[in-house]
Amino acid sequence: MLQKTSHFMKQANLINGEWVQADTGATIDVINPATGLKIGTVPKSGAAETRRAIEAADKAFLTWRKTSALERSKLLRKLHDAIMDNQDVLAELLTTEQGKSLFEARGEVGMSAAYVLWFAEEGRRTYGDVVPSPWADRRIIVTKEPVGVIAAITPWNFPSSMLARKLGPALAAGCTSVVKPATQTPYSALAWGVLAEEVGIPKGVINIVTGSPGEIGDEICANPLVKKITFTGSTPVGKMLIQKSATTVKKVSMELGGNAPFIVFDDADLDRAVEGAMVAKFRNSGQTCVCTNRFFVQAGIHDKFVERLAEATEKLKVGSGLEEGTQQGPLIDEKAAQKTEEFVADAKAKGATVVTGGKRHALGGSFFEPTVISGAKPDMMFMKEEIFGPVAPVFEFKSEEEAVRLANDTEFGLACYFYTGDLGRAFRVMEGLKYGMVGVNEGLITTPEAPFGGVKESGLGKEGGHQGIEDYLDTKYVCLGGLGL
Ligand SMILES: NC(=O)C1=CN([C@@H]2O[C@H](COP(=O)(O)OP(=O)(O)OC[C@H]3O[C@@H](n4cnc5c(N)ncnc54)[C@H](OP(=O)(O)O)[C@@H]3O)[C@@H](O)[C@H]2O)C=CC1
Ligand SMILES: O=C(O)CCCC(=O)O
Repeated sequence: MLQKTSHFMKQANLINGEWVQADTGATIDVINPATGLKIGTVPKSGAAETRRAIEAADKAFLTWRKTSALERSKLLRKLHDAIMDNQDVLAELLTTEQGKSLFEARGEVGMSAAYVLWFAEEGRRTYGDVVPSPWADRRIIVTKEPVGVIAAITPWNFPSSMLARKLGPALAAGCTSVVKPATQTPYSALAWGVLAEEVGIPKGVINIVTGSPGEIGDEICANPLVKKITFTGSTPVGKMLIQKSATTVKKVSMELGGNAPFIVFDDADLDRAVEGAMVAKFRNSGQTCVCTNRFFVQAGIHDKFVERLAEATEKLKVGSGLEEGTQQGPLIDEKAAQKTEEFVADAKAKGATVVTGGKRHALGGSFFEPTVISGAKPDMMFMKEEIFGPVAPVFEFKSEEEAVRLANDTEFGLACYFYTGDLGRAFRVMEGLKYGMVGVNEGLITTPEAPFGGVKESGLGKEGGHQGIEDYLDTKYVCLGGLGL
């Protein structure tokens, strides 16, 4: 395993083009969640290393911002090709540190490359405006400029594609970067450093620092050289970063928690709804911010849906992500497995029925049985809290109005899904749901071409689509006078 991936498996920070250890020499172990065994270490860095990385990015910005959009686009295209040329090895590395199946890891690496390609193209279209002037002797010109140094803090559930959604637009726009990957999955991000070097992205444009999240985060928030923070992770940490970065008034993009509803109306195509439910719930063993947290199923189709969902769930193959054919890997760690147990225990204590699964998997460790629960009620934990595990709670509802009300009864507003065969209902419900993304008769909606992001406490800003590059640009208004105008 290490043999095959060692070229990409860097166990060091990348600062100003040098692979370096923490100043103290301290390291953190990285564990394979499927085996509990150590894969390697990464530096336990703090404020000083982060400051140097920020300064390197700031220096590199002076020249990187002057490269043409076309030059940057060509480099990003090369990066895309390098990612795809190494898709299998990068997927293996991702699975080893994260746990997801190789099938999903290959998909994530492919998605990372797709984001890079998308932004390679979008970077060439960051148009400004020439605005009709109210003055005969002056002209109004509006330009777009890179914001400067950006800091990207990424989570463990998508260690590669979350970085792609941030570095793709940042680099395309002409920004330079400091990356702080999740401590549990640092190697996919560090591999980006290797790939970037190989394709010729200049030193200092991408800097990567691993270590103490509090110290690194505090330096990022306090340092005035950092102009923007882009974060994917939990809502509490996102809120804290917003507060702390207010002292230096930074731009922020926040992709935070979700509590996705999945509504199935009586008039839905049942086969399609079950197929969509499986992907919307069990992708990455339920550890996706857009994973269904609550199924709401109308009374007339409820029992049939539960039966079919349970049948499909029982067929899922649980195992090490590295074994071909595995569909469900382990949860990221013991804490995640305990939290999942808590959701099930809470539901059982409040009268729900475990239709299938409901406990740790016989494989041990953090493996959890894919679970379906019926008789879910609003007083149960999963009504309000993100499960982030393979548990599908099913609520029964009677009317369209009740379904929309229950679906919206959360402070989150990331993704939601609903299934219906009625066009009028499709519009009514789509308009009634307070979410940033809606899947109508679709359970998998992520793609680089579309703006991914939430409303309410699920976040700020969009990643992907033509909107995804805007947050990395400042708008400048130029009023041009004199010159014989
Ligand atoms: N929206 C999403 O996609 C995600 C949602 N979550 C939700 O959050 C729950 C907890 O997951 P968890 O991994 O703890 O999420 P966190 O929000 O703690 O982690 C996300 C990233 O933030 C970093 N971080 C943590 N604390 C700080 C800080 N003080 N300053 C700067 N950066 C910080 C983490 O670093 P480090 O790894 O070093 O702690 C990691 O890189 C999950 O169960 C899930 O419900 C989690 C991940 C992604
Ligand atoms: O969980 C996340 O934070 C992002 C999900 C990305 C995807 O849908 O592929």
